[in-house]
Amino acid sequence: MDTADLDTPRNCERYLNWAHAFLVVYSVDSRQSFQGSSGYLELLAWHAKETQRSCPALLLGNKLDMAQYRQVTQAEGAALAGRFGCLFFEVSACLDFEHVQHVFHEAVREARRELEKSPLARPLFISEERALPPQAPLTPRHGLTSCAFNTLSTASLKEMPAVAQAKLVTVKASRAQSKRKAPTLTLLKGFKIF
Ligand SMILES: Nc1nc2c(ncn2[C@@H]2O[C@H](COP(=O)(O)OP(=O)(O)OP(=O)(O)O)[C@@H](O)[C@H]2O)c(=O)[nH]1
Repeated sequence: MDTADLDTPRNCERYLNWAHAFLVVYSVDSRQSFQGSSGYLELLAWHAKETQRSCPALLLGNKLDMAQYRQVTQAEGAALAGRFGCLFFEVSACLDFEHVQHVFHEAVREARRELEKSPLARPLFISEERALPPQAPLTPRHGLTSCAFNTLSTASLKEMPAVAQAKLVTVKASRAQSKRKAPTLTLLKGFKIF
């Protein structure tokens, strides 16, 4: 999240409930920003405990190109990250795009790992039509599952596959429609349905 905040978290509720991962960034040349980042990590830990929903956080020391003006050592950054169990990187947003890109990929991987731990939170895709077996009602955690069930009740729902396995599938909206040879809807398997 880009909170556009000063060094303390304020009005973060919507980000906390919406995001799947957090990048907490300080500047290696600013101790004040480092202290602020610790406040954000504490807030994330508190929120995870309150909601029983843990989201990965990554701690980033930015402005590595300003290392000659360093106020925060790499060891301090690593120690803070270790306290909160998050990954830690030092980067330079202005000089090293590839490293920043790597960090974002790590954030996505972490978020996916976290989602895989809680199957009900996984995005769903729709496969061929099939009667749904009787099952206990799902408790949607972010509205996604309820949306899919309400709008396409006869379709069979599966967990989203890994991106590498993504392929095209055909979706028919209902049995009646398929008998009438109504136009079918083609979706990219793995597409997240909101
Ligand atoms: N030297 C250097 N400067 C950077 C780097 N990344 C950002 N800056 C500078 O730091 C300042 C703040 O950058 P922002 O991206 O606006 O940081 P922010 O924390 O999102 O700031 P707000 O938008 O006010 O919340 C800008 O002047 C950037 O040019 C970096 O890697 N190296």
